[in-house]
Amino acid sequence: MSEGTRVLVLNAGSSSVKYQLIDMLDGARLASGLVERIGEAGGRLVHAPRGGAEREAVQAFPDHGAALKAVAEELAADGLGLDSPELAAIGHRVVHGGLRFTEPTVITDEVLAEIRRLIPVAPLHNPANITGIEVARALRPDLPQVAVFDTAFHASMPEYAARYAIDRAVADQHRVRRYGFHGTSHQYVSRATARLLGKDPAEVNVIVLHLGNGASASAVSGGRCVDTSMGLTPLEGLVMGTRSGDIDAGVVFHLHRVGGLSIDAIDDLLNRRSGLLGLCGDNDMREIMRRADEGDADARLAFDTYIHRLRKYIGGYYAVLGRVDAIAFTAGVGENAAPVRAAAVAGLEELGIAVDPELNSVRSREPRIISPALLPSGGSARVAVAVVPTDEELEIARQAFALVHRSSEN
Ligand SMILES: Nc1ncnc2c1ncn2[C@@H]1O[C@H](COP(=O)(O)OP(=O)(O)O)[C@@H](O)[C@H]1O
Ligand SMILES: CC(=O)OP(=O)(O)O
Ligand SMILES: [Mg+2]
Repeated sequence: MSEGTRVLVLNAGSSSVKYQLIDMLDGARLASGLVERIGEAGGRLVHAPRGGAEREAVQAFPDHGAALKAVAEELAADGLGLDSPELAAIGHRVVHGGLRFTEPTVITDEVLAEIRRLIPVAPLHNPANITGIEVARALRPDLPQVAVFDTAFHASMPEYAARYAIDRAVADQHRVRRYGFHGTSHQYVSRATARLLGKDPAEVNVIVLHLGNGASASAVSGGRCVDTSMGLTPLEGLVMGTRSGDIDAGVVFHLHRVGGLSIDAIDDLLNRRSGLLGLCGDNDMREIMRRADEGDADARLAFDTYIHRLRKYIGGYYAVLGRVDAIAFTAGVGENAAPVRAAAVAGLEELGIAVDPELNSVRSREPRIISPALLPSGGSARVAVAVVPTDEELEIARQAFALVHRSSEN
């Protein structure tokens, strides 16, 4: 058992790797960074050591293996290499944990094989997570590698929220049910929101809107997830950067039988060429808002479709929870796009929901409330609307560190 107090967290996405090295004694970020556009011609690595100047390398990273080797070299250059005895564990974000993994788990060959078996239900994510694990294990075979699953937090959903209304025997045979994703973020943000309100997570009902490249909503009651918008795969629910979100399954039959598209072509269409990208040719919300402001009709439609879906989930989860104490916006779009937040709750004063335009326009990395104390009508704003930056890496580090310590005590 290592005496180390540091955890390296790897969050490997489909074309990027985010990482942080955290000292668990005081939560200090010793280094953090990002490799993006892996597999493309113009890749980029940004590495930020604590207290030092940010370093950038613009070069091609042919695959995740090459990206992770470059990350290891950057860390070593700061004297924070993977060979450090101070490392206690490497924590990995793993997107799909299926039915089996509902807790942080030390990765063995057998665990890795199960994560591999789940690739068909997380085709954009689990392969990248697996590469991250393999590279890290090769570099430090002696160190505990811990998987923290996106699906875990949602395992508490009641059966009626997790079920699809299809033949039960078929569903059970193929483990077809709603798993939900971004759980580490929903868990972290729902707790941080309770703290922001000065309350115990056990007392509050929160709607969390995680709006990044992938996007999902969750209804959290007393610290437990009771519903979430993603399903068997990270395709269901909100309109995303390149994913359609909710769609009539009949569309798949129609495109296959009448449109002549293969199942693989439809998979590619709905996962990689739909969502905002499919509607207007851009998947970056900054670009879409800029184009819409200039009067571009396609960008406006993409924005409006995105907002309409978001509003349906806010209304739906209001009904699911019965009483809502807070709505928390998080991830790239949720933390940064004030117009998205304003449009998502516009006209909901009857439900006790509003944002204050001035508070909404403040730019900050701190969790903050953006609803007014009083509604324009004079009634009370019963629901706090908040911006709560997510920190999946810190949450993964905490869970990984807690697990290796528990294991060492037994
Ligand atoms: N200032 C901003 N305004 C609007 N959207 C932004 C801004 N900054 C980032 N985003 C959006 O955030 C998205 C990425 O969010 P992020 O949570 O980092 O995603 P992921 O973790 O899925 O890669 C980008 O696609 C971009 O559209
Ligand atoms: C599960 C998921 O959609 O993750 P991301 O937002 O990182 O693509
Ligand atoms: Mg993310």
